[in-house]
Amino acid sequence: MTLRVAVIGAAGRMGQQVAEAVERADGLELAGRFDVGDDLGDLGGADVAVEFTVPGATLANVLHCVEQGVHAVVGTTGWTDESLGQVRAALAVHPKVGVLIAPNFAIGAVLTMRFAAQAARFYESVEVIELHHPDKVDAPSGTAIHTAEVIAEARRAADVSPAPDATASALDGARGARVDGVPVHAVRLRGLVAHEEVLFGSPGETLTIRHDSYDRASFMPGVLAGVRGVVDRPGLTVGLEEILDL
Ligand SMILES: NC(=O)C1=CN([C@@H]2O[C@H](COP(=O)(O)OP(=O)(O)OC[C@H]3O[C@@H](n4cnc5c(N)ncnc54)[C@H](OP(=O)(O)O)[C@@H]3O)[C@@H](O)[C@H]2O)C=CC1
Ligand SMILES: O=C(O)C1=N[C@H](C(=O)O)C[C@H](O)C1
Repeated sequence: MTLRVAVIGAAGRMGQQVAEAVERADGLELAGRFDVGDDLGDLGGADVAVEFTVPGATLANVLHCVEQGVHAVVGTTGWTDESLGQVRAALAVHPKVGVLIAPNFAIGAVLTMRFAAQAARFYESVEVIELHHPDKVDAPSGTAIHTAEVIAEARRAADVSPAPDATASALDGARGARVDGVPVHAVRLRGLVAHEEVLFGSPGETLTIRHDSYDRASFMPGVLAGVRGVVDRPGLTVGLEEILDL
């Protein structure tokens, strides 16, 4: 069966590549390209909508998809417990619809988060550095926030003490932002696409886990796996790892 796929945010950096990837993929057909100001309507009769827009627009777009009975694969950042709760409530009224929201569709980024969660309990210190192109509108990245959260959860579960830090005075921002107690630093640099380093330290050793997306092509296999997987997963799924069975 051919799946019809709409792209929301189709004029953007991710949306353009997703539309092309859908056109090239076996068993998928592009149902429509939608961008800012377009009426989403019935999403061109799509079975699945892929949504890569901006944090301020994504919730309304996803709720529209759910109300139309269209499954959604969402890469946009900015999700909170509250906005995820609104999606769950909408899905309760449309129980056959699936929504997949993933902070990162690159396999290496998903593995980085998994490996970081595994390593977290063994080290005293941990810091996360994310590095992106300077046109990115949010900081820190959704991936870095999720990475810090899974690390913090693993450290809590293992009763690890807060990381040592003797800093007595610092310029604003010098120690990064704290996400669930984990310092997260954001770099914006022309030439970069999307990169993340997770640094762990204990007496006498460090462990660095690094992932680099040099091209947005890195996200496409994950997005297509999400499109094919979401139709058989009613309800809300957060994270590509669920679809990849990791
Ligand atoms: N999960 C993942 O693997 C990845 C996630 N991302 C995330 O995806 C999002 C998009 O990234 P990127 O493609 O680089 O961003 P872009 O700014 O290049 O693209 C966003 C597009 O969405 C459009 N848009 C804005 N508002 C709406 C709306 N209400 N309805 C429809 N379209 C709208 C924008 O139009 P205009 O420019 O005119 O405002 C733009 O064309 C970001 O949140 C980013 O962090 C990015 C890469 C990978
Ligand atoms: O804006 C981007 O480019 C990216 N955004 C996502 C994020 O904020 O984590 C995913 C990836 O890092 C690329």
